[in-house]
Amino acid sequence: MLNVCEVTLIRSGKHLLDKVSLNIKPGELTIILGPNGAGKSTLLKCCSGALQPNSGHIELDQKPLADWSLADLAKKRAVLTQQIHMPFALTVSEVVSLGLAPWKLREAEAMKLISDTLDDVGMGNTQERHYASLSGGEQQRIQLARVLVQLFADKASKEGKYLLLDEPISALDLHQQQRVLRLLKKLAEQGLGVFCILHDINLASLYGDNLVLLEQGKVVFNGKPEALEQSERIETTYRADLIRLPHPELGLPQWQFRQ
Ligand SMILES: Nc1ncnc2c1ncn2[C@@H]1O[C@H](COP(=O)(O)OP(=O)(O)OP(=O)(O)O)[C@@H](O)[C@H]1O
Repeated sequence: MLNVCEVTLIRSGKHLLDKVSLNIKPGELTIILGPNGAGKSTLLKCCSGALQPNSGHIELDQKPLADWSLADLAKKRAVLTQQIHMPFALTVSEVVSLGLAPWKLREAEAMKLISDTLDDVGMGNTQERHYASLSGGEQQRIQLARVLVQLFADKASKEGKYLLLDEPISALDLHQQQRVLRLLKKLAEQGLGVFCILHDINLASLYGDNLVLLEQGKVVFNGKPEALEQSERIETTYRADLIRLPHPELGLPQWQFRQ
């Protein structure tokens, strides 16, 4: 389990995270929501080890994050941040293979894994394309493939590994959003712990096992989507004028804009 306990992070005198506690459990897709500037990316950076909290602690499988070596951490969890600069002219295959750096795979094995993972994200047969020539949504799926191979390279098991994703579907069309969210759900069912930041509350409600809502650095909701059925929490936190309706097939809460 990835255990975040009372984490506070202060920058320039401002509490970006204020006593945040949550658990990312293997086998669950946990979706982090919240308005712009709520602290979602900051929380992901703390969970990945990129930022050190001022107080509180984060443990990965009951061991403080700071005690993990970088090499072991890279085999245990993969992180997809929002902005990724690729300064070199790389092919798709070369970009995805960056995810294999922590592992020693034979070339044929690596090529098969890259090819299968590109299929998973709907980018099959693009290995030789120049990454820079791809559209924004295509590049986003290649970056997702890069972090997936980082975890898939361990053939033993996906169980007990963690994916930390910052808005992985922000540039994707409807078909690709559904494909990626179904994939993440399937991976969670196979034992992965997934921490995924999203802006779309309707998709979060449909696919998330757990939702964590941040507002000004604080957790204001942590629970199953069903628990939002009778709650005004989404409306008040986002300060948006919304209509709440149940999903016609699943009954899960969904929101629509009032004009
Ligand atoms: N080093 C820093 N010093 C001061 N403020 C910072 C610093 N880094 C981030 N912030 C502020 O912290 C807040 C949280 O930023 P963060 O990127 O975590 O938000 P977010 O919830 O991911 O937002 P978005 O939905 O817009 O991506 C923002 O108001 C940001 O401007």
